[in-house]
Amino acid sequence: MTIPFAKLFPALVISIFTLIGIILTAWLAQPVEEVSITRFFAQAISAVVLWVWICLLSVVRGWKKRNYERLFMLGVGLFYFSLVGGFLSELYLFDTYLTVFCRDITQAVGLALMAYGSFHCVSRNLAERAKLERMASHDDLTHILNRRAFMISAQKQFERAKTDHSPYCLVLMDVDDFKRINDQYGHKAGDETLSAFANYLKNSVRQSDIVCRWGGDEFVVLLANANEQVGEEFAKRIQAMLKVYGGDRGCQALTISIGISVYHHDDISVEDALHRADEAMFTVKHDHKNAISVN
Ligand SMILES: Nc1nc2c(ncn2[C@@H]2O[C@H](COP(=O)(O)OP(=O)(O)OP(=O)(O)O)[C@@H](O)[C@H]2O)c(=O)[nH]1
Repeated sequence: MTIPFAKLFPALVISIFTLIGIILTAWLAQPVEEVSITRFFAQAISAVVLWVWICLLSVVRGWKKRNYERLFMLGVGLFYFSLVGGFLSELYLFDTYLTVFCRDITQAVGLALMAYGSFHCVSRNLAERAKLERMASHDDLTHILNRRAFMISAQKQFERAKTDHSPYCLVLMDVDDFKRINDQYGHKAGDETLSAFANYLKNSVRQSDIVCRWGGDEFVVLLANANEQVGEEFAKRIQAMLKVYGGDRGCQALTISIGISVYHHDDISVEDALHRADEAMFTVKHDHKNAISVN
């Protein structure tokens, strides 16, 4: 990850001027007043440069949308202002009330704004990151796992099955003549059918199973700890549900072809099991569709 120079610049300015202040303080080793003046100038100059830089960024980049960053920077600015106020009060230039306002109140408000701004920046970044991760692993339309994420989870399950000698089933499903649904009822109705089907699949499996939209009108489910019988029962349930769903919407002939492969100890990776499920489905599609085949 590269951090743009613009983001580092304010921190750089603060560090450089603070460092200059510290060096001058140590080098001069003058009475308190002169030491304070040196530090005051170092801090004041850095605060001014920092503020000019923030204003420039606000104008040039239109920071209007990034309010939390602005609040954080405002907090930094106030904090610096409080330091300057502190030095001025050390020089007895301020009376008590002015000191309280310029040093203590601005420091408290500055720290509060920094805490509030940084908290929101971090939570917003975390939320955005979670959203991006979800978008990368889930299908836009149906909100179930996409092919890439499925392969990662399924491969883990495959390796677990290899060590535990526990069976699993891969159920590959393809809605029959889905093009007709789109042509007859419109693409929107087609989308709704796919979403409803995915939703039903999600609600018909256990937590340990993995449901994925393989692409288009094709779906795959990995049933963990399931033998051939469990796989077939699941497939029959899905077929029955789709028939009812189609009937309810007046498209009687909504059917599905299903290919099942059961875990085999000769499989080297999950792709082997998928390949067998695909072969099984190919047989069904080229036979009479609306059936289940196990490979
Ligand atoms: N509405 C909608 N349609 C889609 C989507 N993705 C793919 N399709 C359509 O789904 C259809 C899939 O076609 P195929 O699976 O090749 O063929 P089919 O009509 O289902 O016929 P068979 O598979 O041979 O039974 C195509 O017409 C695609 O346009 C989608 O996200 N929404």
